[in-house]
Amino acid sequence: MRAYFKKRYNSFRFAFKGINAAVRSEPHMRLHVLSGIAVVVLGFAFDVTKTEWCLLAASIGLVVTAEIMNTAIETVVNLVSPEYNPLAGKAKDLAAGAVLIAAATAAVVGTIIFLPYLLELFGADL
Ligand SMILES: Nc1ncnc2c1ncn2[C@@H]1O[C@H](COP(=O)(O)OP(=O)(O)OP(=O)(O)O)[C@@H](O)[C@H]1O
Repeated sequence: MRAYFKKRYNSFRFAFKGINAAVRSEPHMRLHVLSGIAVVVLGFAFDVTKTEWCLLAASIGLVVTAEIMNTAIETVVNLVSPEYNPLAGKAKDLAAGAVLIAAATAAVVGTIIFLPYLLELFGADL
């Protein structure tokens, strides 16, 4: 039983180590985290609904997850193919494409949710 909990504890520890490594080594990851914090601040400022919170949380999670997966793929590619190889380039480009799609999706969700609040704040007629 003790060994079971130690294993689970270590799994969490390694996962947090991975998140920490991504934040420390990847400027894009720091940008995503800062954007996520800005979104949470805006969410509180505009007192968004529960459904909107769910969509915003899912969007932030999607982008951060995609960036961490991208970093993992880049790291493995650098390990197995430090020399130029079209397949290595393709793998990195695919991973980067996934991040771009996740970020674009999050931007669309953010715009749909916050634009009406912003227009109302500035007194625009909807
Ligand atoms: N070993 C390689 N062989 C072929 N092309 C590569 C290789 N490494 C990188 N590339 C090409 O160069 C691009 C940039 O690679 P790099 O390793 O700088 O990734 P990056 O996405 O710019 O990293 P970061 O997100 O850390 O800025 C890749 O998307 C790929 O097209």
